[in-house]
Amino acid sequence: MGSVTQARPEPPVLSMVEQALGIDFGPALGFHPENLRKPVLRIHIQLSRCACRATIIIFRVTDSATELGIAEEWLTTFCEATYTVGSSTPITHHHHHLQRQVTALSIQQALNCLFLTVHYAEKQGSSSGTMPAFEIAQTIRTFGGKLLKLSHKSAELGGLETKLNLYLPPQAEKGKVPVLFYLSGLTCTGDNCAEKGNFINPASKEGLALVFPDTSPRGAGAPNEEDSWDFGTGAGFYIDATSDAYAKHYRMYSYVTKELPELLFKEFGKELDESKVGITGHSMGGHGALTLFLRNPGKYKSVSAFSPIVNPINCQWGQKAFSGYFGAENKSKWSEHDATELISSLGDKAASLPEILIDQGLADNFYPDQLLTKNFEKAAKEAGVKANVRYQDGYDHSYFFISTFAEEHVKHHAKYLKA
Ligand SMILES: N[C@@H](CCC(=O)N[C@@H](CS)C(=O)NCC(=O)O)C(=O)O
Repeated sequence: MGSVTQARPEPPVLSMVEQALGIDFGPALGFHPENLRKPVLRIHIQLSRCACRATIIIFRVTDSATELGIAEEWLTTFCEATYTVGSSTPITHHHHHLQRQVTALSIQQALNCLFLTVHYAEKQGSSSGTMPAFEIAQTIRTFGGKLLKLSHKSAELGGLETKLNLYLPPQAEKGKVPVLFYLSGLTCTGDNCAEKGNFINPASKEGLALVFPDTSPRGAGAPNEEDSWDFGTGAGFYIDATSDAYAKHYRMYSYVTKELPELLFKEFGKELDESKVGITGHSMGGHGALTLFLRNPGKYKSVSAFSPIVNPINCQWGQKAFSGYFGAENKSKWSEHDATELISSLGDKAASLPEILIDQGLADNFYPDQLLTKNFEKAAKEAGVKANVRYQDGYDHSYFFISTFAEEHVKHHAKYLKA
């Protein structure tokens, strides 16, 4: 891009930056040839999330070819995510689908670093003058796609900040892909399954995006929320609390079914297909997946669960949670969030549901008293719902179990979501 002056050495990475950004750095912008004498540069790019400024930092180091490789990888990710490769100035910056136009470039030298600051503003006529819905703390290249570590303030969770992970498979670079929500269990965050659930590899092959939300609001300051691991923080149970002390923040049901998908489909409208959504989860998250699916016929095109709490009104975990969030006496509300109760009251809708896939380890300590899998299996059979409940010999409640069968679950969802 642009003219290259003879006086300036031309390290390959620098030309890549120029090409990607559509800038000719040239001496005019303050790059002095003596600053760039080393043929290998390590490039480190940071985008600050404030509305009007992105900073690109170029480090000059005496480095090896390996480092150059890292730089190139980094740069590729960055360009794909944010810039139109090969465009000429003014640079159009695609960041979270907000189109912005570069208004100024400035450069400073400090020690052996060159700081290139790109100032940009909302493009005129841009669809959104508002801030992006999500902060992106990290974009991690994995299995050919990207894992985005997102956070945002949630209205449903009483204005608290909440974090989540979003995996975009490579196919999302070319068009919309189906989306699978994974709800995690007690004590978890959106990280557990993203890191060790073994969902990303098969989702990358099948072309499914994955959403890993948190399991509860954090920092609500509600009574007893930090006292035990099966209630409060990390134990939101995917309900909207009605008890006074929890009603403001403990609204994971509305957060997962409404607020979060609305924000995601708006912000990632080019990548995510709103009409093809599936849901799965583990333990408390398996309860979440089944109840959200059964309470919203047609919303989720596919469903599965790992060791789900299928009948919370009849186990200690569920009774403790529902007493706190709904009140001990509010039993009709309890039943509205119990998969076994819900499946029994489906009526005509039962026959048209997709098959429900459930895996349950037989060496799972929680299976006999808390999970009550057989209750759901029996109710599903009586209701005429197709449920494939598989009992896995020797498997426990952990992510070793989940990761073993993750690929089969992803394929189960892909069958419906890509039909
Ligand atoms: N902390 C509990 C166990 C809680 C537990 O097993 N949580 C499951 C979900 S119900 C989990 O996925 N834990 C996080 C992990 O294994 O990464 C205990 O000490 O017994």
